[in-house]
Amino acid sequence: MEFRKNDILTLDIEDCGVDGEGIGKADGFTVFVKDAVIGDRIKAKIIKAKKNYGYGSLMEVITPSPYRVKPACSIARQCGGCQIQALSYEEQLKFKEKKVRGHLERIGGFKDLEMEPIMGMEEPYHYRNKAQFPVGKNKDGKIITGFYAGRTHSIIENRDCILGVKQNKDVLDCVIGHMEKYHIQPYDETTGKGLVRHIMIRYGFHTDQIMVCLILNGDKLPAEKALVESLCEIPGMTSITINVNKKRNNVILGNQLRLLWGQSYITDSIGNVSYQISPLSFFQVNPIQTEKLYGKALEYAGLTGNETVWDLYCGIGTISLFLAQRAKFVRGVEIVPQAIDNARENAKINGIENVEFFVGKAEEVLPREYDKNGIYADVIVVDPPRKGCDEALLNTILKMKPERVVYVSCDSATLARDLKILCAEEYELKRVSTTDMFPQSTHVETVVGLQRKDI
Ligand SMILES: C[S@@+](CC[C@H](N)C(=O)[O-])C[C@H]1O[C@@H](n2cnc3c(N)ncnc32)[C@H](O)[C@@H]1O
Repeated sequence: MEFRKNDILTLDIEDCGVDGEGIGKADGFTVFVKDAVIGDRIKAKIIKAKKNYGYGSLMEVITPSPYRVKPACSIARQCGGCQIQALSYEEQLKFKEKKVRGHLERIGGFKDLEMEPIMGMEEPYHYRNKAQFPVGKNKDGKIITGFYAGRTHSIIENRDCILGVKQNKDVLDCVIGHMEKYHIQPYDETTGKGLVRHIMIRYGFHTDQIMVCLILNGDKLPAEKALVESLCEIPGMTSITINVNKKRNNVILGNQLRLLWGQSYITDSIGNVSYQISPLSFFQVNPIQTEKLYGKALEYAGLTGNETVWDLYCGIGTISLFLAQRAKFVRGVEIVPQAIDNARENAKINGIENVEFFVGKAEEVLPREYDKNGIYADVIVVDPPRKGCDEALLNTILKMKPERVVYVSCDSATLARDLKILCAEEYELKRVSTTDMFPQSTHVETVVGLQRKDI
């Protein structure tokens, strides 16, 4: 039977898609429904129809699934930040394991995989140490901040997200209050006019230090001194900066930074290593789970103290410094120069001397150092962004033939694609573990350990 837009169907939700949407079938026609939970019987309206499948919007939950829970956040359905808050946490973890397994099997071609049990959180809220809040206006012209609704740029007002720290609200109240007082306009992406684009906040879980970075479509904020004074009343305020981004694009941060008050970084720690983190640097957002994740990376690296290691996509040297405590020498590569400044400083403040950091693209630095300078590796660790590793990098790894490769991934689809190349002949997939770094969302972090085959 053929279905059309606006048709209303009753569906039993039998599966869950990679973005957390419920999947049901009617006469062989597959329907993906956002906010429907596996086990629900629902009524859905078709919003887009193709020949054999379509997308529906959830109209009514006729019979709720035993896995359905009341979301802890009252705006969970509108807000794009969380996708699966209506699913019990236990089922969220099962969904994530299944997602990784599915990608490794379908894309990577790995069958009958043994995966270690997923590492979840005891308290899966208030875990984020960083948030970036867009600023805009509602239809009454009031300045608002919060999060974008799923797949749109319309802001759902929320200053008190349950995934973030409670200090976020104090900072947002302060900045929005300042904008109202001095009639400062939020940036409007349709006209390119207005000043304040985003408010970025970082919090050190172990140090209670707070960083505020205002992203502006301009160089200066009116009455900067007054804002600094009121922000400094928030306990823990450590760093206040302005980031300039005048480009009409969706990228949040520009390259230009100006310190308004305090230090240009905050400090936090993971395990026994302290890290300085600047506004432009990547730092894992869930510090509790990061310790578990890095523990796995270290375990899979199998270090005895004699190994030479490359840590590619090293950010501020977080994994490099973890590894350096058990390796002979570690070299890190990262594209963001400020992150490498942090990495070098981090090595210094931790008294770690057996490390060296390179600024550049991993796919360019690694072949250059190997071909020209003959620097080899016993172990290579990669932790790329979602798009995964560049093919040139994978080919260099195959040429260098390290004993072990540890791949830390935030996107199991690109992980599976890259593993297919690495494991075509030379490497064997030995260990796989998953960590829930982002409870209530569909994201999951994976660490795999590869061992070179004797061929
Ligand atoms: C997922 S983060 C991992 C950072 C670090 N390993 C950590 O755990 O904090 C990926 C990092 O890769 C960097 N990056 C992106 N493309 C890169 C490239 N082609 N070469 C080197 N680094 C890159 C990003 O700036 C970011 O710091």
